[in-house]
Amino acid sequence: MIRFESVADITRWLNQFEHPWLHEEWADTPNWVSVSATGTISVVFPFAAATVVELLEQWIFSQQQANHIPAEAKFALSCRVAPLAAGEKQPLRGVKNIVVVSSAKGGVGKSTTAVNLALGLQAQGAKVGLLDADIYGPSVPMMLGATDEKPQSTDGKHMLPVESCGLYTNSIGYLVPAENAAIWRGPMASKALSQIVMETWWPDLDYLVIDMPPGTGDIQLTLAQQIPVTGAVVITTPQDLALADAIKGVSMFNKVDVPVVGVVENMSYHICSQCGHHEPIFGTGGAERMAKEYAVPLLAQLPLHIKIREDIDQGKPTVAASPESEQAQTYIELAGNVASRLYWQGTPVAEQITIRTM
Ligand SMILES: Nc1ncnc2c1ncn2[C@@H]1O[C@H](COP(=O)(O)OP(=O)(O)OP(=O)(O)O)[C@@H](O)[C@H]1O
Repeated sequence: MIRFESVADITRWLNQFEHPWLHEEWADTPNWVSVSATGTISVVFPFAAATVVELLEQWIFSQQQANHIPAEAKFALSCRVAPLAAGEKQPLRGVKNIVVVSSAKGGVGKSTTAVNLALGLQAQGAKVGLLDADIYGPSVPMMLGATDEKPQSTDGKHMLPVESCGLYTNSIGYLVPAENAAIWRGPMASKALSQIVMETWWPDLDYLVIDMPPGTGDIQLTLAQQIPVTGAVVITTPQDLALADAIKGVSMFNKVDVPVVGVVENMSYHICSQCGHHEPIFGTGGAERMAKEYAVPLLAQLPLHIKIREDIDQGKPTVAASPESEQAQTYIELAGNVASRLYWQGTPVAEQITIRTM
Protein backbone atom coordinates (compact mmCIF):
# COMPACT_ATOMS: atom_id res chain seq x y z
CA MET A 1 0.00 0.00 0.00
CA ILE A 2 1.22 3.52 -0.87
CA ARG A 3 1.42 5.88 2.12
CA PHE A 4 1.16 9.51 1.02
CA GLU A 5 3.85 11.56 2.73
CA SER A 6 4.01 14.48 0.33
CA VAL A 7 2.08 16.03 -2.56
CA ALA A 8 4.74 14.51 -4.84
CA ASP A 9 3.75 11.02 -3.60
CA ILE A 10 0.14 11.80 -4.48
CA THR A 11 0.87 13.17 -7.94
CA ARG A 12 3.20 10.25 -8.74
CA TRP A 13 0.37 7.88 -7.90
CA LEU A 14 -2.28 9.97 -9.77
CA ASN A 15 -0.10 10.06 -12.89
CA GLN A 16 -0.81 6.35 -13.30
CA PHE A 17 -4.37 7.29 -14.25
CA GLU A 18 -4.42 7.73 -18.01
CA HIS A 19 -6.97 9.21 -20.37
CA PRO A 20 -6.68 10.53 -23.96
CA TRP A 21 -7.51 14.04 -22.67
CA LEU A 22 -4.65 13.99 -20.18
CA HIS A 23 -0.96 14.32 -20.91
CA GLU A 24 1.68 12.19 -19.24
CA GLU A 25 2.54 13.49 -15.77
CA TRP A 26 -0.65 15.58 -15.85
CA ALA A 27 -0.95 15.62 -12.07
CA ASP A 28 2.31 17.58 -11.79
CA THR A 29 0.82 20.58 -13.63
CA PRO A 30 0.82 23.55 -11.21
CA ASN A 31 -2.42 24.12 -9.26
CA TRP A 32 -3.95 20.84 -10.38
CA VAL A 33 -3.48 18.76 -7.20
CA SER A 34 -3.40 20.11 -3.64
CA VAL A 35 -4.04 18.96 -0.09
CA SER A 36 -6.30 20.95 2.23
CA ALA A 37 -5.60 21.64 5.92
CA THR A 38 -7.99 18.80 6.80
CA GLY A 39 -6.08 16.38 4.56
CA THR A 40 -8.57 16.20 1.68
CA ILE A 41 -6.78 15.68 -1.64
CA SER A 42 -8.26 17.99 -4.19
CA VAL A 43 -7.89 17.50 -7.93
CA VAL A 44 -9.15 20.46 -9.97
CA PHE A 45 -9.31 19.94 -13.73
CA PRO A 46 -8.59 23.20 -15.59
CA PHE A 47 -10.97 22.40 -18.46
CA ALA A 48 -14.51 21.01 -18.82
CA ALA A 49 -13.95 17.34 -18.13
CA ALA A 50 -16.89 15.79 -16.24
CA THR A 51 -16.27 12.51 -18.12
CA VAL A 52 -12.70 12.27 -16.79
CA VAL A 53 -13.76 13.31 -13.28
CA GLU A 54 -16.19 10.39 -13.23
CA LEU A 55 -13.59 7.92 -14.54
CA LEU A 56 -10.99 9.15 -12.06
CA GLU A 57 -13.51 8.76 -9.23
CA GLN A 58 -14.06 5.13 -10.25
CA TRP A 59 -10.30 4.53 -10.55
CA ILE A 60 -9.65 5.95 -7.07
CA PHE A 61 -12.43 3.78 -5.67
CA SER A 62 -10.92 0.69 -7.29
CA GLN A 63 -7.47 1.62 -5.93
CA GLN A 64 -8.96 1.85 -2.44
CA GLN A 65 -10.82 -1.43 -2.86
CA ALA A 66 -7.60 -3.13 -3.92
CA ASN A 67 -5.74 -1.62 -0.90
CA HIS A 68 -3.29 0.24 -3.12
CA ILE A 69 -4.00 3.43 -1.18
CA PRO A 70 -5.52 3.96 2.27
CA ALA A 71 -9.31 3.53 2.33
CA GLU A 72 -9.66 6.60 4.57
CA ALA A 73 -7.98 9.00 2.07
CA LYS A 74 -10.52 11.69 1.13
CA PHE A 75 -10.73 13.23 -2.34
CA ALA A 76 -12.53 16.23 -3.83
CA LEU A 77 -12.61 16.17 -7.63
CA SER A 78 -13.89 19.09 -9.68
CA CYS A 79 -13.43 21.24 -12.79
CA ARG A 80 -12.55 24.92 -12.78
CA VAL A 81 -11.97 26.08 -16.32
CA ALA A 82 -8.77 28.11 -16.75
CA PRO A 83 -8.87 31.23 -18.94
CA LEU A 84 -6.38 30.95 -21.80
CA ALA A 85 -4.55 33.69 -23.66
CA ALA A 86 -5.94 34.74 -27.06
CA GLY A 87 -2.72 36.00 -28.59
CA GLU A 88 -2.17 39.63 -27.72
CA LYS A 89 -5.89 40.43 -27.72
CA GLN A 90 -7.72 41.76 -24.69
CA PRO A 91 -10.10 39.14 -23.30
CA LEU A 92 -13.83 39.72 -23.48
CA ARG A 93 -15.17 40.76 -20.06
CA GLY A 94 -16.29 37.72 -18.05
CA VAL A 95 -15.55 35.25 -20.85
CA LYS A 96 -12.70 32.84 -20.15
CA ASN A 97 -12.41 31.21 -23.56
CA ILE A 98 -13.88 31.76 -27.02
CA VAL A 99 -14.24 28.87 -29.44
CA VAL A 100 -15.27 29.65 -33.00
CA VAL A 101 -17.00 27.02 -35.09
CA SER A 102 -16.54 27.56 -38.79
CA SER A 103 -16.89 25.89 -42.15
CA ALA A 104 -15.55 26.85 -45.53
CA LYS A 105 -18.92 26.25 -47.15
CA GLY A 106 -22.59 26.28 -46.14
CA GLY A 107 -24.79 23.33 -45.32
CA VAL A 108 -22.19 21.00 -43.77
CA GLY A 109 -23.92 21.10 -40.39
CA LYS A 110 -21.84 23.83 -38.77
CA SER A 111 -24.71 25.31 -36.71
CA THR A 112 -26.00 21.90 -35.65
CA THR A 113 -22.50 21.01 -34.48
CA ALA A 114 -21.94 24.39 -32.77
CA VAL A 115 -25.18 24.12 -30.78
CA ASN A 116 -24.56 20.53 -29.73
CA LEU A 117 -20.90 21.31 -28.95
CA ALA A 118 -22.02 24.15 -26.66
CA LEU A 119 -24.44 21.79 -24.92
CA GLY A 120 -21.69 19.16 -24.78
CA LEU A 121 -19.37 21.60 -22.99
CA GLN A 122 -22.20 22.26 -20.57
CA ALA A 123 -22.62 18.50 -20.04
CA GLN A 124 -18.88 18.40 -19.27
CA GLY A 125 -19.55 20.81 -16.40
CA ALA A 126 -18.97 24.25 -17.97
CA LYS A 127 -20.98 27.46 -18.04
CA VAL A 128 -21.44 28.18 -21.71
CA GLY A 129 -22.60 30.95 -24.01
CA LEU A 130 -23.48 30.61 -27.67
CA LEU A 131 -23.26 33.43 -30.16
CA ASP A 132 -24.88 32.95 -33.51
CA ALA A 133 -22.77 35.03 -35.89
CA ASP A 134 -24.11 33.26 -38.95
CA ILE A 135 -25.50 36.39 -40.48
CA TYR A 136 -26.72 34.70 -43.67
CA GLY A 137 -28.74 32.02 -41.89
CA PRO A 138 -29.07 32.72 -38.17
CA SER A 139 -30.48 29.40 -37.03
CA VAL A 140 -29.65 29.28 -33.31
CA PRO A 141 -32.97 30.84 -32.15
CA MET A 142 -34.86 28.14 -34.05
CA MET A 143 -32.50 25.36 -32.98
CA LEU A 144 -32.96 26.29 -29.31
CA GLY A 145 -36.72 26.82 -29.58
CA ALA A 146 -36.30 30.53 -28.76
CA THR A 147 -37.60 32.27 -31.90
CA ASP A 148 -40.02 34.43 -29.87
CA GLU A 149 -37.32 35.70 -27.53
CA LYS A 150 -35.46 39.03 -27.68
CA PRO A 151 -32.39 40.04 -25.68
CA GLN A 152 -33.44 42.61 -23.08
CA SER A 153 -31.51 45.73 -22.15
CA THR A 154 -31.64 47.58 -18.85
CA ASP A 155 -29.27 50.43 -19.79
CA GLY A 156 -30.05 50.90 -23.48
CA LYS A 157 -26.43 50.01 -24.34
CA HIS A 158 -25.93 46.37 -23.48
CA MET A 159 -28.02 43.34 -24.29
CA LEU A 160 -28.75 40.56 -21.83
CA PRO A 161 -28.39 37.19 -23.55
CA VAL A 162 -31.41 34.95 -24.03
CA GLU A 163 -31.25 31.82 -21.86
CA SER A 164 -32.27 28.59 -23.49
CA CYS A 165 -31.44 24.94 -22.70
CA GLY A 166 -29.08 26.33 -20.03
CA LEU A 167 -27.03 28.27 -22.61
CA TYR A 168 -26.63 32.06 -22.73
CA THR A 169 -27.27 33.04 -26.31
CA ASN A 170 -27.38 35.96 -28.64
CA SER A 171 -28.08 35.97 -32.35
CA ILE A 172 -28.56 38.33 -35.22
CA GLY A 173 -31.75 36.31 -35.63
CA TYR A 174 -33.20 37.71 -32.36
CA LEU A 175 -32.48 41.25 -33.47
CA VAL A 176 -33.38 41.75 -37.12
CA PRO A 177 -35.63 39.93 -39.58
CA ALA A 178 -33.63 37.32 -41.51
CA GLU A 179 -34.07 39.08 -44.86
CA ASN A 180 -32.45 42.31 -43.52
CA ALA A 181 -29.24 40.73 -42.23
CA ALA A 182 -28.77 38.57 -45.31
CA ILE A 183 -28.26 41.61 -47.59
CA TRP A 184 -25.66 43.32 -45.39
CA ARG A 185 -22.39 43.80 -47.22
CA GLY A 186 -18.97 42.85 -45.84
CA PRO A 187 -17.97 45.82 -43.63
CA MET A 188 -21.49 46.34 -42.35
CA ALA A 189 -21.87 42.67 -41.51
CA SER A 190 -18.50 42.50 -39.71
CA LYS A 191 -19.32 45.66 -37.76
CA ALA A 192 -22.72 44.32 -36.70
CA LEU A 193 -21.14 41.07 -35.62
CA SER A 194 -18.33 42.49 -33.54
CA GLN A 195 -20.88 44.86 -31.99
CA ILE A 196 -23.11 41.98 -30.96
CA VAL A 197 -20.12 40.17 -29.40
CA MET A 198 -18.90 43.21 -27.47
CA GLU A 199 -22.26 44.67 -26.46
CA THR A 200 -23.77 41.53 -25.05
CA TRP A 201 -23.63 41.47 -21.27
CA TRP A 202 -22.31 37.92 -21.04
CA PRO A 203 -22.43 36.43 -17.55
CA ASP A 204 -19.16 34.87 -16.33
CA LEU A 205 -18.65 32.11 -18.89
CA ASP A 206 -16.14 29.28 -19.14
CA TYR A 207 -16.63 29.08 -22.91
CA LEU A 208 -18.34 31.23 -25.49
CA VAL A 209 -19.00 29.22 -28.65
CA ILE A 210 -19.38 31.33 -31.80
CA ASP A 211 -21.21 29.91 -34.79
CA MET A 212 -19.40 31.76 -37.60
CA PRO A 213 -20.86 32.66 -40.99
CA PRO A 214 -19.84 29.99 -43.54
CA GLY A 215 -16.94 30.79 -45.86
CA THR A 216 -13.40 32.08 -45.74
CA GLY A 217 -13.91 35.64 -46.97
CA ASP A 218 -13.46 39.11 -45.51
CA ILE A 219 -16.22 38.85 -42.91
CA GLN A 220 -14.72 35.71 -41.43
CA LEU A 221 -11.21 37.14 -41.49
CA THR A 222 -12.27 40.41 -39.87
CA LEU A 223 -14.21 38.57 -37.17
CA ALA A 224 -11.32 36.25 -36.42
CA GLN A 225 -9.02 39.28 -36.16
CA GLN A 226 -11.29 41.39 -33.98
CA ILE A 227 -12.47 38.82 -31.49
CA PRO A 228 -10.14 37.34 -28.84
CA VAL A 229 -10.50 33.78 -30.10
CA THR A 230 -8.86 30.99 -28.07
CA GLY A 231 -9.31 28.32 -30.72
CA ALA A 232 -11.15 27.41 -33.91
CA VAL A 233 -12.98 24.22 -34.83
CA VAL A 234 -13.51 23.58 -38.55
CA ILE A 235 -16.51 21.50 -39.64
CA THR A 236 -16.47 19.47 -42.82
CA THR A 237 -18.15 16.46 -44.41
CA PRO A 238 -16.42 13.40 -45.87
CA GLN A 239 -16.70 14.33 -49.58
CA ASP A 240 -13.39 15.25 -51.25
CA LEU A 241 -14.60 18.73 -52.20
CA ALA A 242 -15.69 19.55 -48.67
CA LEU A 243 -12.35 18.31 -47.36
CA ALA A 244 -10.47 20.51 -49.81
CA ASP A 245 -12.57 23.44 -48.54
CA ALA A 246 -11.80 22.55 -44.94
CA ILE A 247 -8.10 23.06 -45.71
CA LYS A 248 -8.99 26.60 -46.82
CA GLY A 249 -10.72 27.10 -43.48
CA VAL A 250 -7.67 25.90 -41.55
CA SER A 251 -5.31 28.14 -43.54
CA MET A 252 -7.56 31.16 -42.98
CA PHE A 253 -7.13 30.79 -39.22
CA ASN A 254 -3.41 30.17 -39.60
CA LYS A 255 -3.17 33.45 -41.53
CA VAL A 256 -4.65 35.45 -38.64
CA ASP A 257 -2.80 33.49 -35.92
CA VAL A 258 -5.89 31.89 -34.46
CA PRO A 259 -4.96 28.42 -33.20
CA VAL A 260 -6.95 25.66 -34.90
CA VAL A 261 -8.09 23.03 -32.38
CA GLY A 262 -8.96 20.59 -35.14
CA VAL A 263 -11.41 19.41 -37.74
CA VAL A 264 -14.77 17.69 -37.17
CA GLU A 265 -16.11 15.39 -39.84
CA ASN A 266 -19.91 15.69 -39.78
CA MET A 267 -22.20 13.12 -41.42
CA SER A 268 -19.27 10.70 -41.36
CA TYR A 269 -21.52 7.66 -41.41
CA HIS A 270 -25.24 7.06 -41.37
CA ILE A 271 -26.88 5.43 -38.36
CA CYS A 272 -30.05 3.63 -39.39
CA SER A 273 -32.90 4.68 -37.11
CA GLN A 274 -34.51 1.24 -37.57
CA CYS A 275 -31.65 -1.14 -36.84
CA GLY A 276 -28.74 1.06 -35.65
CA HIS A 277 -26.50 -0.13 -38.52
CA HIS A 278 -23.59 2.23 -39.28
CA GLU A 279 -22.98 2.93 -42.97
CA PRO A 280 -20.27 5.28 -44.35
CA ILE A 281 -22.40 6.55 -47.25
CA PHE A 282 -19.91 9.23 -48.32
CA GLY A 283 -16.84 6.98 -48.16
CA THR A 284 -14.24 6.65 -45.46
CA GLY A 285 -10.74 7.74 -44.61
CA GLY A 286 -10.80 11.20 -46.27
CA ALA A 287 -10.76 13.28 -43.08
CA GLU A 288 -8.17 11.00 -41.47
CA ARG A 289 -5.91 11.40 -44.51
CA MET A 290 -6.39 15.15 -44.50
CA ALA A 291 -5.69 15.35 -40.77
CA LYS A 292 -2.44 13.45 -41.25
CA GLU A 293 -1.34 15.34 -44.33
CA TYR A 294 -1.93 18.78 -42.83
CA ALA A 295 -1.16 17.85 -39.21
CA VAL A 296 -4.56 19.02 -37.95
CA PRO A 297 -6.23 16.85 -35.31
CA LEU A 298 -9.42 15.05 -36.34
CA LEU A 299 -11.58 15.84 -33.31
CA ALA A 300 -14.60 13.68 -34.05
CA GLN A 301 -16.50 11.82 -36.72
CA LEU A 302 -20.16 12.58 -36.16
CA PRO A 303 -22.99 10.42 -37.40
CA LEU A 304 -25.74 11.39 -39.79
CA HIS A 305 -28.87 10.46 -37.87
CA ILE A 306 -32.46 11.47 -38.47
CA LYS A 307 -32.92 12.23 -34.75
CA ILE A 308 -30.19 14.90 -34.91
CA ARG A 309 -32.21 16.78 -37.53
CA GLU A 310 -35.59 16.15 -35.87
CA ASP A 311 -34.40 17.28 -32.43
CA ILE A 312 -32.93 20.48 -33.86
CA ASP A 313 -36.09 21.19 -35.86
CA GLN A 314 -38.13 20.80 -32.68
CA GLY A 315 -35.98 23.35 -30.86
CA LYS A 316 -34.32 20.88 -28.50
CA PRO A 317 -30.93 19.72 -29.80
CA THR A 318 -29.99 16.08 -29.29
CA VAL A 319 -27.60 16.68 -26.39
CA ALA A 320 -30.46 18.38 -24.49
CA ALA A 321 -33.25 16.11 -25.77
CA SER A 322 -31.62 12.71 -25.18
CA PRO A 323 -28.21 13.09 -23.53
CA GLU A 324 -27.81 9.34 -23.08
CA SER A 325 -28.22 8.54 -26.80
CA GLU A 326 -25.26 7.36 -28.89
CA GLN A 327 -25.46 10.56 -30.99
CA ALA A 328 -25.47 12.87 -27.95
CA GLN A 329 -22.52 11.00 -26.47
CA THR A 330 -20.42 11.70 -29.57
CA TYR A 331 -21.04 15.45 -29.10
CA ILE A 332 -20.26 15.28 -25.37
CA GLU A 333 -17.06 13.41 -26.18
CA LEU A 334 -16.22 16.01 -28.85
CA ALA A 335 -16.73 18.78 -26.28
CA GLY A 336 -14.29 17.21 -23.81
CA ASN A 337 -11.81 16.68 -26.62
CA VAL A 338 -12.07 20.34 -27.69
CA ALA A 339 -11.82 21.61 -24.09
CA SER A 340 -8.76 19.49 -23.30
CA ARG A 341 -6.92 20.33 -26.54
CA LEU A 342 -7.63 24.04 -26.06
CA TYR A 343 -6.11 23.79 -22.61
CA TRP A 344 -3.01 21.83 -23.56
CA GLN A 345 -2.25 23.99 -26.58
CA GLY A 346 -3.04 27.27 -24.77
CA THR A 347 -1.39 29.45 -22.17
CA PRO A 348 -3.34 29.86 -18.93
CA VAL A 349 -3.68 33.46 -17.76
CA ALA A 350 -4.88 34.99 -14.49
CA GLU A 351 -8.64 34.98 -13.94
CA GLN A 352 -10.30 38.37 -14.30
CA ILE A 353 -12.55 39.65 -11.57
CA THR A 354 -15.62 41.12 -13.19
CA ILE A 355 -17.49 43.92 -11.53
CA ARG A 356 -20.91 44.63 -12.94
CA THR A 357 -22.94 47.69 -12.24
CA MET A 358 -26.06 46.73 -14.10
N1 LIG B 1 -25.16 14.95 -38.18
C1 LIG B 1 -26.35 15.27 -38.69
N2 LIG B 1 -27.35 14.35 -38.78
C2 LIG B 1 -28.55 14.69 -39.31
N3 LIG B 1 -28.86 15.90 -39.79
C3 LIG B 1 -27.91 16.85 -39.71
C4 LIG B 1 -26.62 16.60 -39.15
N4 LIG B 1 -25.89 17.75 -39.21
C5 LIG B 1 -26.69 18.67 -39.78
N5 LIG B 1 -27.89 18.14 -40.08
C6 LIG B 1 -29.02 18.81 -40.74
O1 LIG B 1 -28.52 19.38 -41.96
C7 LIG B 1 -29.12 20.65 -42.19
C8 LIG B 1 -28.03 21.72 -42.31
O2 LIG B 1 -27.39 21.83 -41.06
P1 LIG B 1 -26.90 23.22 -40.46
O3 LIG B 1 -27.95 24.27 -40.57
O4 LIG B 1 -26.34 22.94 -39.12
O5 LIG B 1 -25.73 23.52 -41.48
P2 LIG B 1 -24.82 24.81 -41.62
O6 LIG B 1 -23.52 24.32 -42.13
O7 LIG B 1 -24.81 25.60 -40.37
O8 LIG B 1 -25.60 25.57 -42.73
P3 LIG B 1 -25.51 27.13 -43.10
O9 LIG B 1 -24.14 27.34 -43.54
O10 LIG B 1 -26.53 27.24 -44.18
O11 LIG B 1 -25.84 27.89 -41.86
C9 LIG B 1 -30.08 20.89 -41.04
O12 LIG B 1 -31.37 20.48 -41.42
C10 LIG B 1 -29.57 19.98 -39.93
O13 LIG B 1 -30.60 19.55 -39.06
